[in-house]
Amino acid sequence: MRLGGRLAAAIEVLEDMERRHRPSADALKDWGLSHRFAGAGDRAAIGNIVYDALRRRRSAGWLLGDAAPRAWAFGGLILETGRTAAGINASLDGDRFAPSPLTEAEMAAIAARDLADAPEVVRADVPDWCVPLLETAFGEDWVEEARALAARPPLDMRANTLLATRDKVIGELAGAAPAAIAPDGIRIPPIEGDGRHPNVQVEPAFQKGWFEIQDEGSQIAARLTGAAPGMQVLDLCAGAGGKTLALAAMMDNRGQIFAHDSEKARLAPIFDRLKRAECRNVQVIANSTGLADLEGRMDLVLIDAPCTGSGTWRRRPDAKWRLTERQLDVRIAEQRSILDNAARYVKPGGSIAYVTCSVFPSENQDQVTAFLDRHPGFEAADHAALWAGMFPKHADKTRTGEHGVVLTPLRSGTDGFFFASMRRA
Ligand SMILES: C[S@@+](CC[C@H](N)C(=O)[O-])C[C@H]1O[C@@H](n2cnc3c(N)ncnc32)[C@H](O)[C@@H]1O
Repeated sequence: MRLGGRLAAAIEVLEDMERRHRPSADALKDWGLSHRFAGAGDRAAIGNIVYDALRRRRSAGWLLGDAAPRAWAFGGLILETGRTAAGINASLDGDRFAPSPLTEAEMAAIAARDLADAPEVVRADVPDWCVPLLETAFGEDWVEEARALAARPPLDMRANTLLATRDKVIGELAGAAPAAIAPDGIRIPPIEGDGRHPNVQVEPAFQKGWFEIQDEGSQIAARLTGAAPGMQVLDLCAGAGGKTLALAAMMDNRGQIFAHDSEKARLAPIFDRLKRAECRNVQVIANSTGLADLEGRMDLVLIDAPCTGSGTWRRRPDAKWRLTERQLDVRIAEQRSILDNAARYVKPGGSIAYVTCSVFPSENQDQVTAFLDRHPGFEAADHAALWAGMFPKHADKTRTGEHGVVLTPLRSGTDGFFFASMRRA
């Protein structure tokens, strides 16, 4: 397929998402199933156009003076691939599968507009209702922080130290290098132009369990828990087990991790993952009745909480536009209830590690403050000391406050994450 066909396909996918209010992954998958002639390269290129359009939806629409999928796709191409409007039209010329080219009015709008003059919310590429939340989180840096959340993400992996070293894994993966902060982190930088990331899951090293795909922010959050060999750990929201596996490696397979999730189906992938990574100190507890024996016994309870995922907008840009204030409220209520539930499993001297992949204070610091008010037997860790002790060379890479550590694409080059530790006296 040439650019025109790919662009037309991307617009079709974006229109389908809008019409049927569905996630990009579903719309892209359906497009692939009904267009089997398209090869892997075409699908990746179409995916790139769709994801760039969603990340930069607002600025792309502003550039063309139109808020419709076609404008997002053309605008995204201009903003993210360095193509010019004239260059795109030249590529579409004579391509019968291409969408109609940019009109004279659109060309004039693009030529006359400089994104630097756009309103802040346009440059930030976020919905209006998120602005006060981002302002509270980041103060005067909120636009820059939001812009970094609208950039293309890297591909991050974690070397599984139960089976390999980071250097050994890097030796197997073209384009990979050590991540900046996480000691076992490996990074392939964000794609450029029309490129695509390699499918690392087909690598023999992946099949042998030498590494997992995991954002560096998630790896850092796991590190900050301080999980160590011999501990009794409850991973209360274990899901597919990304953090469970990281904890098992930190514990060198010694001690015990109990992995639970209220949705049994979400735990399904964990069994194969544990096997491949040779994690031998994990018990999966699918039913909450199985947790009763753990009350008052845990050194560490990890809450990798259900959240809005606002820190992962680089990877899931459709979520940015689908998220509602009502969903945020639902998540906040769930987080509060999970925190209260977690307290019962912590032994004296043990702690709760509370993690979200959101940057909204109402899901993060505010939850910690409210939890500490409700549970006077717990006290917040000294997060500045925790960060400085664990990552002394990276003092400037986080927004660490009294009630937690905040990681962001702008500061730490990771997805947005929040981490807080609360110790039972
Ligand atoms: C952020 S995801 C977990 C991701 C996982 N820890 C990982 O690293 O791959 C949050 C999980 O919390 C689970 N969850 C939601 N409410 C819960 C509750 N009340 N108790 C336990 N788990 C819950 C969800 O089913 C979801 O799998």
